[in-house]
Amino acid sequence: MSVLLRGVLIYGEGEPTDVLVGDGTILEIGVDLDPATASEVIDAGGQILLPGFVDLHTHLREPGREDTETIETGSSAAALGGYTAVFAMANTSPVADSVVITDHVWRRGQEVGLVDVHPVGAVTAGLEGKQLAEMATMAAGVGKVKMFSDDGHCVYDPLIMRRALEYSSSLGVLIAQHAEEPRLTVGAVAHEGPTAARLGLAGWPRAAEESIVARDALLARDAGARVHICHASTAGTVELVKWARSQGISITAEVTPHHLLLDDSRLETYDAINKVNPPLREASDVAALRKGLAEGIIDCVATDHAPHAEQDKCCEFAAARPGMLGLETALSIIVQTMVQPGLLDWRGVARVMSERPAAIVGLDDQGRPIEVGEPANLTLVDPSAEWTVHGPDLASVAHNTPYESMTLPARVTTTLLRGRITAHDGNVRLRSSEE
Ligand SMILES: NC(=O)N[C@@H](CC(=O)O)C(=O)O
Ligand SMILES: [Zn+2]
Repeated sequence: MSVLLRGVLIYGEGEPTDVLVGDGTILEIGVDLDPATASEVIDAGGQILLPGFVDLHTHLREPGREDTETIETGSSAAALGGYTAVFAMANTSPVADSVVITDHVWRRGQEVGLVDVHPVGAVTAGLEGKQLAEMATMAAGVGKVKMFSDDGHCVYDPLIMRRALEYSSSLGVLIAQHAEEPRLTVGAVAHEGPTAARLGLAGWPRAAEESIVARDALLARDAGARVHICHASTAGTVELVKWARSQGISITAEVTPHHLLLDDSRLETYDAINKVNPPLREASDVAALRKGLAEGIIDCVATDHAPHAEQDKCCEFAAARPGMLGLETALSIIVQTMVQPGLLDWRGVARVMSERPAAIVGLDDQGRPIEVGEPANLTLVDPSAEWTVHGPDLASVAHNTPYESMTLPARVTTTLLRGRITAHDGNVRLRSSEE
């Protein structure tokens, strides 16, 4: 099986070129390559070829909440969104705090075959924050866990966090922190500020995030370890990451598409579709996050794709679960918030969606340069497309998108995983349907 991509703009630069992929790799790059050599030809005139996207923060809900997402439906959403690797968070039921679960997630992802589903292992048993999970066993399993996180919860005990960081450096794995000081967010449902005060919603202060970011930077420094900050949401977090780096501390950070586009003015309607952790902040935070991402202080984009059942989102704001879908809309939101305002070019998109996340977690077959001999993990984007989001049209089981009925720019048209087309023109191609 070989595929010829015709007339693409590699990284959106230069002249239209043909790219031939086969045997999992990029075989040839040149003008007017012979279509007879390929088993499938894709006419992609004017489309932009990027390395396949890597998502460090996805919730796939299997095992336990298959009524909201499965590894298969989440993999479909990922492939349609241009992703070739995703990291599935550990807050499943049962929790992914043992090698039985992490190996299952990896194996099931490979069986589906649309995207590499890397299991994230829990830092603490049951996400309870009390006792370290068996990190070494999970790291040595078939699923080779590369990242550990209690995401959904903060590893708030500084002694446990310190030990986790110490173990992580000897195991060569990454700890990703959901930075939220729980004593400051008791009962909180929205960003603490004038909007929440006016609407009578209990506030989640910026300091709840920032105090943990600062603390963990210092713990990482002392442990000689790396720490990764999940879903940065405040201007202060950007400043703290910048400061920590200036001190030589190994700290990296991600930002979600929703924190780059939406602010707490969305809460006026009390629609719980906008409820998320950390909460949508103020316009000044949105501006600082965009700038931080453009300057490389924030390393990468991660979706925090968080499917929830309708009954958990269509209820009173305080009772609703936090989280929103993100995999299929991420690229379009990045184009709208970063490319169109001139904050990133397409090389920059490759950096924040693919190269940096792959490097942060140490994936050596993803985020690679688009060159002959490299693995063919690739994404084609139509920059002139426009599309209107409809929750039920998305591949996820749940439909909780905050972008319902919005018209977004640019669209992923084709995704290739090791040279095999996994998504094309809005349809996924399951491996099982080819055999
Ligand atoms: N982001 C969210 O609001 N929710 C996530 C958990 C998380 O990422 O913190 C979820 O699992 O639903
Ligand atoms: Zn989180």
